[in-house]
Amino acid sequence: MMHFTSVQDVPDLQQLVDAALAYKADPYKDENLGKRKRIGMLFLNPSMRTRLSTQVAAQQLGMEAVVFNVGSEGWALEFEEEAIMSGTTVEHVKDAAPIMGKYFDILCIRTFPSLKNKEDDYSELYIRQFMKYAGIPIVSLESATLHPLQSLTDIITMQEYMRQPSKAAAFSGRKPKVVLTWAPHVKPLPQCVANSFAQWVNAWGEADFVITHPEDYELSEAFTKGARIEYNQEEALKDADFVYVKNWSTFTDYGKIYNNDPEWMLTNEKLALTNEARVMHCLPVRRNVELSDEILDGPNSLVTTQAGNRVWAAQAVLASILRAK
Ligand SMILES: NCCC[C@H](NC(=O)CCC(=O)O)C(=O)O
Ligand SMILES: NC(=O)OP(=O)(O)O
Repeated sequence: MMHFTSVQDVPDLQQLVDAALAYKADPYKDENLGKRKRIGMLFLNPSMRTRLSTQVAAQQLGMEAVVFNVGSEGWALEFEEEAIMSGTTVEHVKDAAPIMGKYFDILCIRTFPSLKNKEDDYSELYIRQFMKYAGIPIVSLESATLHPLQSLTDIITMQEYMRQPSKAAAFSGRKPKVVLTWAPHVKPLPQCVANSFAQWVNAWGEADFVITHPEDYELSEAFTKGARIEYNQEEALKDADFVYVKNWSTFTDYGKIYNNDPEWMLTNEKLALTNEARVMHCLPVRRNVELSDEILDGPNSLVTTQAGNRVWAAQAVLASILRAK
């Protein structure tokens, strides 16, 4: 694998999932693969899980990780071609990225969308410019429209759950029902986790996949095509095996909050409609707004296992890039 910015960069999804689970079983089996290699991790926005799990993954491959909070500590970067830089940006990505390409073997970037201009966000300008100018493999740590390390983890977590000896019979010969449900939030949030989850579940191809959200919260069909859209949350939840909870702001009329109905928050009463579904969320989560305490602290929550699996996803991705270099 050359870069990791979406599922389209992955030559074999199942192989990547299996590689991640093999690292979970034996974390140090490739401890010299990344010896004397270095990853740079650029953060234009905050992160806890992605930052720490990717650092741990790099260390387990023998790599050194250098973290740079470029958003708060670096020179303000310009991304537009032919910009006249008389405003607040100090350094062009076409000057900065090739230098990072000299310092590092792999460059990882977190960059959220503005949620102001759909065309700019959905063109993935920041990631594209780093790919164009750094000259080394680029890994998305969540970009304007996608969060592939999260989605890989999500597929790993569902497959791991289904493969448990006590569960295998229940899932044999049928596809799990996977429901992505919109949840309320106080702020307009990116669509990336939801876009990316939809893209990866569709690419996996092994789920009966339903997306439920209020009307006017449609995501881009570029990612959701293949899923069934159901506006009635309770109908969608029926017999679900996995429920993935996430808020996103509106896509069509971009970056707005149209609905904040607390009725959309998942509760034990709604969970009773499912097939004892496991509940997933990428975290961070606003308790009792997006997801209730009773779900997060209850036996059906997979969120800690899911966040723990971020390490193995990152390790499989970094190893695949190291092997291709
Ligand atoms: N990296 C995981 C999620 C990041 C982001 N959440 C947030 O910004 C939450 C902010 C808040 O709750 O105020 C999102 O939804 O895409
Ligand atoms: N889920 C996730 O990406 O978490 P962080 O934003 O803390 O990295």
